[in-house]
Amino acid sequence: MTAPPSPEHGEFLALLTPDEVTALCGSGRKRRWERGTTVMTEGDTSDWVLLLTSGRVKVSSHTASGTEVVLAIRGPGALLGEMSFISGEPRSGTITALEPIEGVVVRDFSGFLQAHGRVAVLLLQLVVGRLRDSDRKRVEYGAFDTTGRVATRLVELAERFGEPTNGGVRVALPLSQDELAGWTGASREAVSKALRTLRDRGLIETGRRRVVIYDLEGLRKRAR
Ligand SMILES: Nc1ncnc2c1ncn2[C@@H]1O[C@@H]2COP(=O)(O)O[C@H]2[C@H]1O
Repeated sequence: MTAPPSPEHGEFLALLTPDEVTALCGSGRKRRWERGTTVMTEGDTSDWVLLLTSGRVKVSSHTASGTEVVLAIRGPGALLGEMSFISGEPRSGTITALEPIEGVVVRDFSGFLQAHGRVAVLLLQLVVGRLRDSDRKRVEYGAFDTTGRVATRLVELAERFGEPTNGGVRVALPLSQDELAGWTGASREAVSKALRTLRDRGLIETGRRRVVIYDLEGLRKRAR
């Protein structure tokens, strides 16, 4: 059995009662993946779900020409693989460990849901939340310039994974600039220019795989 992890705010696990967490963790098997390994592959026909208990993953999809588009970064407490479980369709994206991760693989999620009907409703909420998120992103793509979109992604990372530091919020960035570009829906060059603009305004400082946000409110304003 797995010790209950501390979920990221807003993630699936945070919505469960302690009894539900115990039952869910008890119904699966704990597994570890090393950094860079593939956890689920786009197009695969498996339907197990993974409750991520530690570490962060990248969800991405590949275009026909092979370009990677990052769809999301998920952290502790996330439920992954629920889309194929619900629809029976192939995996909608590839999940890659951005750092060493641990999770509980649940093969009989349906059995768990039958015994815990309330969680099925939570699952619906989760999927609706995802729909809202993609609507928001569509509006964002139409209305924001690249700097605004990069600012939005940085605010999201800061709110979910940021740690307070001297006068700012530090985010250990698990993404390369190419991946950040794929997540932003812009070219690497455009993202680099946007980061420079935000740096020149004193809103952020960037380093190797890290960003320090000095003015989160200012960044939020730029993101709007
Ligand atoms: N836009 C997204 N945001 C967050 N998670 C996603 C997104 N798209 C796919 N996923 C997750 O990635 C998983 C890939 O396999 P599934 O399609 O079974 O279930 C998917 C979701 O758990």
